[in-house]
Amino acid sequence: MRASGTALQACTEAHGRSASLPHITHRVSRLRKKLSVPPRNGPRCKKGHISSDPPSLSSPINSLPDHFSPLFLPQKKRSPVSLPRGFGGGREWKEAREGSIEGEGVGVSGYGIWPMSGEKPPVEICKGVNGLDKVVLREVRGSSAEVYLYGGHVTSWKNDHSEELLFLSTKAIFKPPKAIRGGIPICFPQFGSHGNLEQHGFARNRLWSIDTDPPPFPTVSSNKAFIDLIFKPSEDDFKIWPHSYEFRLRITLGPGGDLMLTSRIRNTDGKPFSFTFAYHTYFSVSDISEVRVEGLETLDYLDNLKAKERFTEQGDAITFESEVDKIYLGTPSKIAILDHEKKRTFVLRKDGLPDAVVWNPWEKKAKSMADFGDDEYKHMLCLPQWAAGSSKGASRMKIIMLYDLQAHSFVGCLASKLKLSFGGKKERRRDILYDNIKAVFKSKAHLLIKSLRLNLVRGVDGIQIFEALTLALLFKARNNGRLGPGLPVAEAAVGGKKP
Ligand SMILES: O=P(O)(O)OC[C@H]1O[C@H](O)[C@H](O)[C@@H](O)[C@@H]1O
Repeated sequence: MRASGTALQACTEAHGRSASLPHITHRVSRLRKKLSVPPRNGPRCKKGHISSDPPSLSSPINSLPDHFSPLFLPQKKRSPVSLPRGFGGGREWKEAREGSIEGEGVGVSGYGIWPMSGEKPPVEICKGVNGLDKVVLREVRGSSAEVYLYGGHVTSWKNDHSEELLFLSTKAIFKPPKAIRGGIPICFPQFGSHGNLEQHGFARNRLWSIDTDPPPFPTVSSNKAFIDLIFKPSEDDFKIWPHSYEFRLRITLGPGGDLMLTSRIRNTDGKPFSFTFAYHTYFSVSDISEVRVEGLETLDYLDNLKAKERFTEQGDAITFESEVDKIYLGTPSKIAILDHEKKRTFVLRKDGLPDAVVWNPWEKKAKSMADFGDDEYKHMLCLPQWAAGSSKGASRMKIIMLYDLQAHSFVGCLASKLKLSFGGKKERRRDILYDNIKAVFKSKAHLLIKSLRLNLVRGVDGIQIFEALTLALLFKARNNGRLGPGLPVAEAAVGGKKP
């Protein structure tokens, strides 16, 4: 809840004035409304549905904003029918499913008990592109995900405004043996070229099945939309890679619209083997040059574009202006992708996946890829999380991805657009503006300008008007080492007049 607290605080302290309690309460409730967060106290807990299944990771997600919390899922009337393992969406779904399995077209549709009022079912099996089987997961608030059995591949993840959060190429080829370009390919038993197998292994271009009898999970997912998939190697696969195993993948859409993938690999003949694995996640971004990645700064990386030479990352956060293909080593369990343009932040939490790749092919390579549009590199960022594992028994790798429409990261971030006018020479104007804004931030001690862009927008009476786009991050206050509250970029600074 800390991140949300920071955002609320940032908002309540906006415009640099102290606020009275009723004033703050009013603004907090306005912000809560905007974020679709039910009001605090009383009815919230009573009306809400308390999940018995809080996501469990080595680092708990208790610092997530309120609106990710499963506490606020509206209560639905449930029918006491049990659901076979392997399907999520609530117990009542079994009856709906059994009542309506079809041979062709929509394989499973909500009928019978679910839906109650024309609602679509939380788990639906249907046909996708080229007649390939796909599973659609839906959450009551409107978020959804789509998973192809071909590759066990998540191809779509939408928030409750139906905005797509994953990148999928318009030229993606949905035809074996080509892997689908975009979404979340599963790379196994080899990631990249770290071995003798084909690039990224073969699991991404094999047909997976629905696992109707998965071994129990440590946590129960009965209240979420989820699907269990399984991949077992064929005899031909065994010839390429002579190891016996079962690869199980659970894909869960949480009540807050968060997407969670859990992979479990079980050695089935006891002979140990090693593998590499990745969730090769393609995120959809508005404009790659406006995107920053936080959490990887100062880490060591191997540069795939320089024969895997080892370097140390410099600077505050990762930004993009050319092709990048780096393997970051020993990454933290939490990485954030800030999409400044869309005012959207992805937060990625992972477990059992120590390393992360950052890949964007940029213009030249994009043109050389048959299943990738020439300009599509501008709208995607690939951030595979990967691990090298050995399987004497079982391995488990998990990611949770969250999105936040407010432009704040786990550190906290403020973005602002100002229009300011200045006389004088062009370069000097830029300098003055920058210095002035910087001074305002510096004086607040806990704010740091992360980027500043100036665009000439129009001239009035010979005075040039600049639009200043600023992005500031909160950072640890010097005096006590704690996160400081946010302050506005403010009608900021400089005494420039707003047009
Ligand atoms: O074209 P693919 O086999 O799907 O690989 C796409 C990309 O995946 C990874 O991120 C690698 O680091 C890149 O070197 C590679 O180009």
